[in-house]
Amino acid sequence: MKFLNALKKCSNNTCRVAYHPLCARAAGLCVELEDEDRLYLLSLDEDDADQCIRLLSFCKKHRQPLNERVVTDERRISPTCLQRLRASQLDAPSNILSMAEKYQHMRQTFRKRLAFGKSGIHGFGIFAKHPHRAGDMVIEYTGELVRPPIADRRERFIYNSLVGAGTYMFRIDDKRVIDATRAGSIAHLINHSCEPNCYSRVISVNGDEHIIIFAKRDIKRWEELTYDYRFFSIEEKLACYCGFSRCRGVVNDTEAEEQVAELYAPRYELTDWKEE
Ligand SMILES: C[S@@+](CC[C@H](N)C(=O)[O-])C[C@H]1O[C@@H](n2cnc3c(N)ncnc32)[C@H](O)[C@@H]1O
Repeated sequence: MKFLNALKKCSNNTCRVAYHPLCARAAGLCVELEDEDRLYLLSLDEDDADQCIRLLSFCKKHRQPLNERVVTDERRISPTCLQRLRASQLDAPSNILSMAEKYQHMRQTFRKRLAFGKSGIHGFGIFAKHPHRAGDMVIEYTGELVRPPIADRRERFIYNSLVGAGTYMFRIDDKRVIDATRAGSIAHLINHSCEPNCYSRVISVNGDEHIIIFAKRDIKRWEELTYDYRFFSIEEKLACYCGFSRCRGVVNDTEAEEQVAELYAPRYELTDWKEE
């Protein structure tokens, strides 16, 4: 109420125009929260702990066009506040509706949003430089598209000796594997977790298929990105170091493997079929 009763002065330092907020609002002069065009945020203190913000308003004469304001405001805003403002510019605009637009926005911003670094889980991992919201497209998994027999051969005979036990293969389905060992985006550095903050989906954009890593929940700044690899192998078990209380102990999709194992008979158990 105190704010409503006080006279408001134009935020231009050289201007002496003052107005009652309610009267000015009626005259179209003061800050209107609904109108982002006239809303400015200014941190009063450089200290991060001080979350106080001040609303600035301008008289009709000193209202600047929006594109000019961005420059002048950045000089006045504290680094902390500016960082937040810039982070929000990385959010997908709410008016983006189509999958194709979201995909384009994701491609244009992923370098600013993500970083790679030493992981607490394994080797290197990918970290969020900015917060992400549940459902956000995070990054595309790209690489060379190969058939499963080629991927298996490469893994078994070439890569295991070159890059250790790590695998940079993303199995789309029974017919297609993305090999990101020699080419591809930094998505291939995303580690596995049994309680992941991301998930992968194949989406279609203008007729082309893309493997996209989506945020499964809200992700905080500097959280490591993870998804469930659902690694499938009847013969091989890959120990998991995700560290979550509900860790399966292995990167393998144990449920799927058990189901297949019921149908699976080792070659030595097979007998020739003889017609009766
Ligand atoms: C696509 S790479 C991930 C990037 C890897 N950290 C690196 O530095 O190259 C996949 C490999 O990382 C390792 N890895 C990923 N998540 C893991 C986890 N939760 N536990 C153990 N090893 C993991 C496994 O060796 C796996 O084959």
